[in-house]
Amino acid sequence: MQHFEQSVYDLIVETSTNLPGDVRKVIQAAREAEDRATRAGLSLSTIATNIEMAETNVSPICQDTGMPTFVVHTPVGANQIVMKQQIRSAIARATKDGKLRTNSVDSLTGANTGDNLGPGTPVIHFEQWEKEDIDVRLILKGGGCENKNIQYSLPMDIPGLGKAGRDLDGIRKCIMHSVYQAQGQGCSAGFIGVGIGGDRTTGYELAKQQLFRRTDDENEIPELRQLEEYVMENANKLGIGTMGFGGEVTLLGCKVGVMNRLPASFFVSVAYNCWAYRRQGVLLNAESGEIQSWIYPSGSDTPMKNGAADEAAEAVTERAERREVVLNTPLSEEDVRGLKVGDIVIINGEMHTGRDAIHHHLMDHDAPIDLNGSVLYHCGPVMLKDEAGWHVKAAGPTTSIREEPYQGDIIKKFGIRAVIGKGGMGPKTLAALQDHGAVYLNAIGGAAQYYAECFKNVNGVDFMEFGIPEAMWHLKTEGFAAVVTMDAHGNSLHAEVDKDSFAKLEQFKAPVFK
Ligand SMILES: O=C(O)C[C@H](O)C(=O)O
Ligand code: SF4
Repeated sequence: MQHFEQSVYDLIVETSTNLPGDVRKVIQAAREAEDRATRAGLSLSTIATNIEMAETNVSPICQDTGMPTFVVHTPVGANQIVMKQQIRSAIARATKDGKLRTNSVDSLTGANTGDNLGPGTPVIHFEQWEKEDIDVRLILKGGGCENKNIQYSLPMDIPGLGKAGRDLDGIRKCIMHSVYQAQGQGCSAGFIGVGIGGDRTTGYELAKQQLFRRTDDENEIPELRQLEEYVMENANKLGIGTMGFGGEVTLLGCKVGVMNRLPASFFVSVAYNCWAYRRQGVLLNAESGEIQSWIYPSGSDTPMKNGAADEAAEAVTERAERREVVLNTPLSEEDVRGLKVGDIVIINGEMHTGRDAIHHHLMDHDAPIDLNGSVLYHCGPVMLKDEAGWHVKAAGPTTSIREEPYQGDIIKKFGIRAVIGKGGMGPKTLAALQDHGAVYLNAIGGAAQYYAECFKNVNGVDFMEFGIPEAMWHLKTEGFAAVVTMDAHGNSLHAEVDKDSFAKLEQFKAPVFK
């Protein structure tokens, strides 16, 4: 087992940086289905570019490298204690090398362990099997999409869909609703794993296990295959689209599994995975620990770009279809009041990151720097330090809605003029944008390599005591593009898409499976 640790390290790097071929194919198909000139189409192009960049840079596809979850099958007699130790060291090494973000945080104190090791992290499930090899699979599922997981307890009344009973049709309603409730916040277009039955814990486990299936496999249970096909056909009619911008493609995959339940319980558990669907696996020689084969198709065999002609065509449509406004920080009130939903804004100058810990802190403390006219980026980057200083390795947006309780007050208190994030914010923030004169810009969730390139220098950092993802990084920025989705005139694209998709959801009320 001399090579076991190295093999696990290679698996981690591959999973974090190279989206598998079966996932890429589905994203390619979504690009074909979506009109390229729309916001959703352009977002899918950015996503495709980002996937390629991550592979080339051998850097994380998304800055949130998620909860590392391993499922390991071993022959009888293999030493699982040693394997666990070696998986843990491989995780720590991949973190040190910037392939994983420091993502393990003490739930009570907020302290980041710095190496992705801690109570409950990483997650490792062992199973014995009768085969001779070791099968190690890994999924890196980020926090934003994890927050959109949902569990239903049947029978119940489902908003928009009415009564859902303990039958296939009730399950259908749960699944349709689960896609609706995620909106763009889990970085749609997404994949769902569904677990029918079990208890609350095993139901979610079953749902997550479905995400280890290949995107192109077929369910062996005929009713479930039918259900999967129904969902794939109809969830896309909700019109939520990539990033919740509205569009043809909302769901990229649906896999349903079933297990027994207790007579009193009937859970339908849904694990929502963003487009950055990072899972891979290796088959190892049980003697040496060397990799014999990879389990899912390699991303490198499925390039995302269609070539130069395609890019040129895209550039032309982009220019024709959208209003582009270049702004230099600090922004004035006039700058932002002139913007409206749909505009593309290109930011140059300094911007500052700030997410959960900072919003909480700023409510009753001063800011370490003058934030008047500033651009605040909801982002927890992957950073690496060398002799020359800090470098941004991956830096896409995080889900903004978590800051809803604070954002409006913070905008007013510090004179912030633009907030960048993803998934949109609620009525309180919208009112503050209007009162104060500020905008909300939606960046493409998960496009962490694409945005990292816009940061030309790390000018400084505050609140390092909150850990790397939660610190406030001051970044020299060039050409950061994002869409205005909430403006200073009371308009919110997110509220609109939510309303429209709810109306569409209501059309799925009538029974389908008898
Ligand atoms: O933690 C992050 O950087 C992003 C998170 O996965 C999210 O989707 O909000
Ligand atoms: S930012 Fe988006 S793509 Fe990245 S882990 Fe979160 S949900 Fe997934």
